[in-house]
Amino acid sequence: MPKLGVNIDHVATVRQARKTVEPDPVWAATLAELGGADGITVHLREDRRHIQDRDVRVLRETVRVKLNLEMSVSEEITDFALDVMPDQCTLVPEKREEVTTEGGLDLIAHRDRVLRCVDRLLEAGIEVSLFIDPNAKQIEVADSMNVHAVELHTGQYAEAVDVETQTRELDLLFEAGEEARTRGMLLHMGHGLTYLNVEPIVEIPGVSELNIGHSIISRAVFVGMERAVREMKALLNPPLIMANDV
Ligand SMILES: CC(=O)[C@@H](O)[C@H](O)COP(=O)(O)O
Ligand SMILES: NCC(=O)COP(=O)(O)O
Repeated sequence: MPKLGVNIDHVATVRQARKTVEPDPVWAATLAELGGADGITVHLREDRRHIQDRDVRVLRETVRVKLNLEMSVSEEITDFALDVMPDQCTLVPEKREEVTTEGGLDLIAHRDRVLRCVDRLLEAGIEVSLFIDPNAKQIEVADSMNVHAVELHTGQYAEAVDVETQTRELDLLFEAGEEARTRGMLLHMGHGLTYLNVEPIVEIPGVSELNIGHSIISRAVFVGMERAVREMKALLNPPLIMANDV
């Protein structure tokens, strides 16, 4: 059974919409752990649109399960990671204007830059995972970098608009998963996974970690809505205290 890394970025997205202190992703991490999360994932973007440096530092002190920092191959963020020392760093591509991560890291085009970053993290004793598309050539380059894991980008599978495309994308994930496993790398997957599309992914042999964020945070908003409204109503209409109650 794969482990579940819960990505809490979008708790911070709501907080940053008002630049206030709530909701705090640190609380979200604690509750996710109580719910059985095997890991907490955060993506410290270069533009700091959601997760902030403070969040990662506090999470390093409070998270008891695996702390996975998703990060771009930037020197500034690598320095930060080496200072905070998460259990795992997952290197991802990043574009300022994108709404969310649009594809895997191209290890062929950016080999030297990625390798410099990987080497610094490995030397410090941090586990390294590379977020890549399900492609044998990318996996071969990842293997040559001695990383612990690859995280296969499931976005194309998740966004497929018809069954044919979805089946083709799933086949690619099965094939790439086999390639990574036979090379001895840990197999992680993530992006765009939901309550409706995750089950076929769990069937992929050897998949050891799934990172899921947006769908879990979206559901959490609704499963908590009724109680949140009831609690506010209770403040607006406090129960009457009868004379003989006191
Ligand atoms: C690497 C990956 O697939 C993502 O989870 C990524 O961290 C998404 O970034 P946002 O949280 O900004 O959408
Ligand atoms: N690496 C994938 C991840 O952390 C979560 O992605 P998503 O579920 O928010 O799309």
